[in-house]
Amino acid sequence: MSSLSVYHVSSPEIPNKVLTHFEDIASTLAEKGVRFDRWEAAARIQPGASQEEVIAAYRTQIDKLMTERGYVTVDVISLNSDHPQKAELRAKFLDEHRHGEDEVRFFVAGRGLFTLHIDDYVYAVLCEKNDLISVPAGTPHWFDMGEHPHFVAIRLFNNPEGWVAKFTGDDIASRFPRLED
Ligand SMILES: CSCCC(=O)/C(O)=C/O
Ligand SMILES: [Fe+2]
Ligand code: NI
Repeated sequence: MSSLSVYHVSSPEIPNKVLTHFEDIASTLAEKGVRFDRWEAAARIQPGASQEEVIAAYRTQIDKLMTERGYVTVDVISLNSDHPQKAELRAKFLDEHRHGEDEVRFFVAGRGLFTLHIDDYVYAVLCEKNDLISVPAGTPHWFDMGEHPHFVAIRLFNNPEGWVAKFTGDDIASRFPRLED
């Protein structure tokens, strides 16, 4: 079940609130400029499926997002716990970073934990299959796929280079909960 846990930066052990209803999650995040939507991910895709397979299965939804929002690049992260580089891939996203563009991710299988640092609050968004999240450009955040990754996410970018991140150097991510698996 998707969820949103909201913490004060000073209390990583105890969330101020935990929301599990889609409308509550979406409206709380919308107040901070974060889009949280639910799109049906009807094609059965297994974590580990190839980028080509995933893009072909979700061509309609990808085209809709690209046309509506002007995204120019798409790629896929598709991982299961057999992946030989899973520890390196997990580590890549675990530290707080920003992007110069919105972070748009459509989960078509499995789950992952996005954590956003907005002013004095931390928003941990557990995204699952069918969730579409768009984090505004410049928002400090990190992502945990867990020790045993199991997810497929379609990523859309509005620059031709794809994934470009600037790490903040803040160790805040190490104090907040990781994805339990
Ligand atoms: C869920 S997609 C992989 C993570 C990623 O692209 C990113 O930028 C995390 O912050
Ligand atoms: Fe990111
Ligand atoms: Ni699964």
